[in-house]
Amino acid sequence: GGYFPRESRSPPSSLPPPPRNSRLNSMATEAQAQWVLTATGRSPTNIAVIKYWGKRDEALILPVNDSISVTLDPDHLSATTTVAASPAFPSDRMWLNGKEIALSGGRFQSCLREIRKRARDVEDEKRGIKIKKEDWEKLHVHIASYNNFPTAAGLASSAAGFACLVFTLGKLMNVNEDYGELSSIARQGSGSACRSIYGGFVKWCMGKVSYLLVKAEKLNWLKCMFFYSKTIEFDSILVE
Ligand SMILES: Nc1ncnc2c1ncn2[C@@H]1O[C@H](COP(=O)(O)OP(=O)(O)OP(=O)(O)O)[C@@H](O)[C@H]1O
Ligand SMILES: C[C@@](O)(CCOP(=O)(O)OP(=O)(O)O)CC(=O)O
Repeated sequence: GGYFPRESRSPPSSLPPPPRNSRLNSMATEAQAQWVLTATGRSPTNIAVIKYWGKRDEALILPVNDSISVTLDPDHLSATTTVAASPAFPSDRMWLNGKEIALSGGRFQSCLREIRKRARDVEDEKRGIKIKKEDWEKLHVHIASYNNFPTAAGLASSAAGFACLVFTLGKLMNVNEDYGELSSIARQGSGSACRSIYGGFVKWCMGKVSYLLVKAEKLNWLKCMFFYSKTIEFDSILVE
């Protein structure tokens, strides 16, 4: 469906020169050190109709209440992120809307760490690229992301941005986790990001995993209102 994050792998447009003393000797010969592997993804933002207010765990970003959001059309509000890995990159770096930003914050570091942990072997026979699972710990990434709407202006760019970052890094590193797991990682970037991994109407449960309740295109607004009231009833029955 059009609401889900999209991805593609593409060849690099230009190759940076290899470093003189690559620390990745075990992994790459001089010829191999020329390569850049990239993946691109796009994720929509989401707006809460029942909001998430407050955290019971600040580091893991676990909320004090359930929330429900509607996923917006990615043509109107989305983040598009390209991630690239190369033995030529000496450190992880990121550019947001064309301007370099620091990746040193705990939220970015959590997402990078959790995705790297789950990385798997990647092989591109045609280009002679072979990355072993354990190589991903040493291999650095460059990330470039653009939002097609104002950043940090109350429209949940962090939701689209972290969902897109986690999803796209996962594609690059051949991560084979389900959406629930990716959502839990995106949540550590920004709480509301866990809902942007899905499409349609999404309920983020207080627990660790959020999940898709129902896809928007299957509903009309009248039915949606009915659906919300049923959801709330159902939850309060569960709470009792
Ligand atoms: N495309 C992106 N990729 C990665 N991170 C992003 C992206 N866009 C925004 N961010 C991160 O989210 C931060 C902005 O989040 P912030 O919560 O301040 O604003 P918002 O999410 O746009 O608005 P609000 O939370 O009020 O709805 C940025 O400083 C950056 O760290
Ligand atoms: C108020 C909200 O609209 C957004 C605030 O959540 P964020 O996800 O931006 O906050 P952090 O988890 O601290 O990154 C509530 C919602 O449910 O979207």
